[in-house]
Amino acid sequence: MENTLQLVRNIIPPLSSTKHKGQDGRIGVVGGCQEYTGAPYFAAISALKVGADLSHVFCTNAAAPVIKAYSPELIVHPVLDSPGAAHEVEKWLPRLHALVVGPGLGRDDALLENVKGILEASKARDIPVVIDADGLWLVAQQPALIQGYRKAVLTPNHMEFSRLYDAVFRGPVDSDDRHGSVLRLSQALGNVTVVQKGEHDILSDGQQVLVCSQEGSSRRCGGQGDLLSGSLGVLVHWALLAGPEKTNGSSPLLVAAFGACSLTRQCNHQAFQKHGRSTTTSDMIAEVGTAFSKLFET
Ligand SMILES: NC(=O)C1=CN([C@@H]2O[C@H](COP(=O)(O)OP(=O)(O)OC[C@H]3O[C@@H](n4cnc5c(N)ncnc54)[C@H](OP(=O)(O)O)[C@@H]3O)[C@@H](O)[C@H]2O)[C@@H](O)CC1
Ligand SMILES: Nc1ncnc2c1ncn2[C@@H]1O[C@H](COP(=O)(O)OP(=O)(O)OP(=O)(O)O)[C@@H](O)[C@H]1O
Ligand SMILES: [Mg+2]
Repeated sequence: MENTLQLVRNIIPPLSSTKHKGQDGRIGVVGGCQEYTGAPYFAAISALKVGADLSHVFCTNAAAPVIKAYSPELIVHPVLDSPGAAHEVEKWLPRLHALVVGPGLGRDDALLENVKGILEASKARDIPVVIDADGLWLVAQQPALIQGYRKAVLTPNHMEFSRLYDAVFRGPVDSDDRHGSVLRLSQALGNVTVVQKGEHDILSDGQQVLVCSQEGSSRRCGGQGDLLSGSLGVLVHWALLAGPEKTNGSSPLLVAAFGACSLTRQCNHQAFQKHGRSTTTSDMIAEVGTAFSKLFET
């Protein structure tokens, strides 16, 4: 654990008075619909709190005023349910360093079709993508969408992992072999990075398997996975900038994922110390700054 945390420390860009706004990360979150506005907010604000300079949300028309009202710090585009959605997002892609696809997206077929176009445009531009929540629902329907795209990281929870595994292998997960299952899924998808969240997080790029057991808590409020995927959007960008020299030969994306898992669990731990059973994801987001310093700046 400690060795991998050191690799995470190596990819963090120094704060410097010579940098301009945007250099430490411009992240886009694709998600947010009528039902779910919290999830894209949690992901986008977490990206900012970890250290990105700008955080965009691409959501449906109905979700946009709600998300804007949560925070003046987010840039919100009400485009996801418009006929030219993929084109609208594509216009922004040259200015974005990473996309987080799925938090609060929902499962409406027309929206998912638009997101398919966004994923294809992102791959064509070589933009790293973190795929979570309903983005994983889409990938389970069409694994070819990310097959072999090495700048993709998938962050399934227990259910999402089973669904993906079943879609790829046409059979259930062997629950006695979590390491092997994560490794095999990554390999079968052409070495995309897979992060299976749970009591311990299991991470693989199809070559290495890492386990993150950073102490969290027993509190399982909704939204913790959104904090993880938003944080990972920034860390993925930083890791790719730093390159494998800084990660001692390990995959930069795997190191980034380990960083996001450790950070999320540490936020959960700290928030639980203060709030106990009433801990919510907003309490965890309030801990991002101190958790980050404790893990990565000591
Ligand atoms: N505030 C907001 O706006 C938030 C919005 N969110 C958004 O909601 C959307 C749907 O996401 P999701 O995670 O609810 O969908 P999915 O994974 O299909 O789970 C459905 C069912 O699976 C089960 N289950 C889950 N974990 C399990 C486990 N470890 N072990 C065993 N079973 C487990 C459990 O079933 P049950 O216990 O009811 O049988 C659960 O009810 C998505 O857009 C997401 O971003 C969230 O981000 C939260 C904050
Ligand atoms: N049993 C557990 N013990 C400790 N930590 C856990 C446990 N289950 C999940 N976590 C941690 O909680 C975080 C979110 O994982 P979870 O499985 O709840 O994601 P999720 O279902 O996608 O969340 P969300 O509600 O945001 O959709 C991860 O950092 C994971 O390490
Ligand atoms: Mg989730």
